[in-house]
Amino acid sequence: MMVCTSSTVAENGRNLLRENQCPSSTPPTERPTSKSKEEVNKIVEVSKAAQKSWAKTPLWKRAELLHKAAAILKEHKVPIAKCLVNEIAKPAKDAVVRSGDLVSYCAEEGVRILGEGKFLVSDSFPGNERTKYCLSSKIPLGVVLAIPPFNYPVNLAVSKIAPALIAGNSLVLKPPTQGAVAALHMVHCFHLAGFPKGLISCVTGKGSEIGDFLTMHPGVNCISFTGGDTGIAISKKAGMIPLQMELGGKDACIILEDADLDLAVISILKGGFAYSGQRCTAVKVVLVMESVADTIVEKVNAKVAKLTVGPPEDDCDITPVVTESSANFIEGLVMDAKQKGATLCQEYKREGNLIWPLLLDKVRPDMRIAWEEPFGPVVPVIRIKSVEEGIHHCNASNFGLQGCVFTKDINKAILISDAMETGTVQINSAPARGPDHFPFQGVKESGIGSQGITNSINMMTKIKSTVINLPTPSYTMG
Ligand SMILES: NC(=O)C1=CN([C@@H]2O[C@H](COP(=O)(O)OP(=O)(O)OC[C@H]3O[C@@H](n4cnc5c(N)ncnc54)[C@H](OP(=O)(O)O)[C@@H]3O)[C@@H](O)[C@H]2O)C=CC1
Ligand SMILES: O=C(O)[C@H](O)COP(=O)(O)O
Repeated sequence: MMVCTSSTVAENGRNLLRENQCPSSTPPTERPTSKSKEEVNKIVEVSKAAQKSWAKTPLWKRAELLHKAAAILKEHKVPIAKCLVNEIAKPAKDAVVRSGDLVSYCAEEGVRILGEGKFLVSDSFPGNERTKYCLSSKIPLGVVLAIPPFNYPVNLAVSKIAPALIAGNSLVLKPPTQGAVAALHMVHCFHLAGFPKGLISCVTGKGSEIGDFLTMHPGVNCISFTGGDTGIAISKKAGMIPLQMELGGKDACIILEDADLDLAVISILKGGFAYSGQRCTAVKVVLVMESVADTIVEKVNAKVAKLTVGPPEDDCDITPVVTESSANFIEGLVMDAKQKGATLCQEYKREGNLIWPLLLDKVRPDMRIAWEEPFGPVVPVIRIKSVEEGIHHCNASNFGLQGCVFTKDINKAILISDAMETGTVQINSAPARGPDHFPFQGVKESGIGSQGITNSINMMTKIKSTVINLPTPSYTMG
């Protein structure tokens, strides 16, 4: 485990800039060592103390520091992107600039949201005269624990860090093991901006080793987590603190007969294969009306053939998936579908963790890939006879993150959107989280709470009221 407070991470950050070396990763163990526990305890203690003075820092000043951090982050986009290439095989074209913009937007939104409170008077409730004035405002929660996943170790970290800080909280980041170097570099940018010592800490180490100790730590006042099923287990163990959980998805793409088929094809390609399908919002099942299915499959195949496959350094479209076990899992889904009669539109090809893009046609509900999330460059197509069949498949999933529908009939689109049990439905576009100020949420096993900049700021605060009691009723006369 490596623990970074303001000063130690700055040192590591400098090393990263100078030598571009990875900190050595921890060998996997089942339980945290007593030294790890001690280090976490110390970090939480320091974080608690730092939060007390940060909460007294003027809001404009918090915003100013965030703007500064955003600018520094953008200045460091090249070395951070290099870390992403090396650690998680993310093509360099997927930039860090988005994260800088997120931090700046958060600073501005925070000033607006937190600069206002509420004033209530008692005589609006039956039986009361105007003898009570209630002043309520949003105050920080304390120490926020942020746990992002490997696929967006920077953007899904800043989407938690920036709202926590603007709201007056301190932050402990547990980055994904793969992606930790990029995350450390990003945290270093915050420290360069001049945030006070101890306010932002980074605890690296395997989730399986230190995760429970961190998430059940009595000093943690809020958890914002993005990842897989682990989030369900954390929700059960965490206790009575606010939780923001963004978990897996099986985003369905419903294509009607009257759809703009070329638009649908481009969206399947981008939605299904960008970053080799390793996005929570990837198109994970296509539900297409039988009458247009041949055209869709043919057009997608033509585009899949043009995708470049290889190392991220060459900016290829399809790059190796994150781990061997992930590649094995994807292969298991493909083989199950093949054995049960699905049509493999391309030859199945794999070299190590590199899996060639694959469209699986004529997938049926008895195949695992109809329901499970591959998190790889493999897209199943289910041919449907009615829109109701498509909606039924979408709603029968344990997940409910996003979905999309392609049709030129806006009335039908709205009815389908209303019927789909997902946090968001995109009409005539692939699922997507961004722009990052849009509300982003999952239902069922896809999560609890809602993200997006505004919602995250609100979630990382609590309401405090002060009631002024007057001896006699007083009505404001102007
Ligand atoms: N809904 C959404 O917004 C998104 C959802 N996802 C989902 O995330 C999954 C892929 O990401 P992946 O990183 O593999 O997900 P994981 O759930 O495996 O890991 C997510 C994070 O949790 C940490 N972790 C692991 N075990 C524990 C534990 N016991 N306690 C606390 N933290 C722990 C991991 O650390 P370590 O790396 O050390 O194991 C990592 O930082 C997919 O299911 C995907 O759909 C991804 C992006 C967005
Ligand atoms: O979690 C994810 O997979 C990403 O946040 C997706 O973001 P995007 O849909 O805006 O690319």
